[in-house]
Amino acid sequence: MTGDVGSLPTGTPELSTVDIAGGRTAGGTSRRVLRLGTRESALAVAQSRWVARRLAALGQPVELVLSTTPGDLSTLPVDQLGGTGVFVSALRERLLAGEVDLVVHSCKDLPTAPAPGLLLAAVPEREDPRDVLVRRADGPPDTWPPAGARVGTGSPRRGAQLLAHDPRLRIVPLRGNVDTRLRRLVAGELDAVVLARAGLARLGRLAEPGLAASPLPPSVVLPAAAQGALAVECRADDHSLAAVLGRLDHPASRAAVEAERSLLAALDAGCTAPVAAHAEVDGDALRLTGLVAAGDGGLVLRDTETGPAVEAEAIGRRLARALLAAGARPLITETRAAVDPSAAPTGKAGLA
Ligand SMILES: NCc1[nH]cc(CCC(=O)O)c1CC(=O)O
Repeated sequence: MTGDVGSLPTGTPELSTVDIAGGRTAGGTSRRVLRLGTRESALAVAQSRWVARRLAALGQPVELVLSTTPGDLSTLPVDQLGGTGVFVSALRERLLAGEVDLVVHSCKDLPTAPAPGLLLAAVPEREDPRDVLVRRADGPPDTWPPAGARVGTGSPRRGAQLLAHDPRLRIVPLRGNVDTRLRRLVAGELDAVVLARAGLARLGRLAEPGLAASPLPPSVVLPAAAQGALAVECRADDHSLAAVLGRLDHPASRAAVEAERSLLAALDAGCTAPVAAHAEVDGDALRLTGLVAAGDGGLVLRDTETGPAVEAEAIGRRLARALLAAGARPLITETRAAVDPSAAPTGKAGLA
């Protein structure tokens, strides 16, 4: 069998397997072929293949097992889909049931609550965590969008920070996969969309003809906690696999992600709250910046804590205390109530 996951037939059954590099079982290695469970979205498959290739390079054969999750079947706003983790829970169930051996998540989509029976076996080296502002290449790409520009994003974090930086922008609610979002830009319905740079990079769409992507500096739009990082999970009792997967772990990326997620957990903020976190690790030192905003960008609380990277989680908790002391709590809860999923995409600070 050849192993091009990109050439999958459409309408695949709920579970199907595809060999990828190293997936040879006869006459090859005696190791078991690992089954890597993945959602069917282009981004999920690209991320999973990236991990699979790295394992194959270590001599560990892997096959991808495609799984449909509820989050992929719906275009409802994400906060109506059953809360944080809708994208990960179906895969985790397959993992716990032994149907697959490992799963790869976008780390920023992982709920902060611990997953009983599962182990975060690796956080591979993180991609650039910044957001990018994507526009059609026929416009002026390196200038800030003009007053009234329609900027598509379904993320309160992005919407609030963009409005805080420039209240003249019109934030238009936008959901769907990367392809859907870019199509609405190309169709002229929007003047710009905000996406994670890492997602575009993994899809090979950063330098797409007709589109221009400019990174948003963290001073303008601070990224989501764990953005740009992957999380490789296995069952907690699968010790031999944990040891193999551990070879993909990148300690500095893991420390950064731990600090950012610890902040999120201590703030008790779900994925729809306008909360951002960005850690930088320099040798043994970690510097964590966190931000909580009002949905309309009218108020932004931002603070930074530093400390030894080995104390990543404590740094996150300390920063949460500082932000809560500065008044973060009402911003987190009020915005949760104020996000109106039925709001028509007609601008007027759609996320406020
Ligand atoms: N919320 C969806 C999501 N989850 C992970 C990524 C890709 C980037 C990443 O792994 O951080 C994206 C798309 C986006 O935010 O543009």
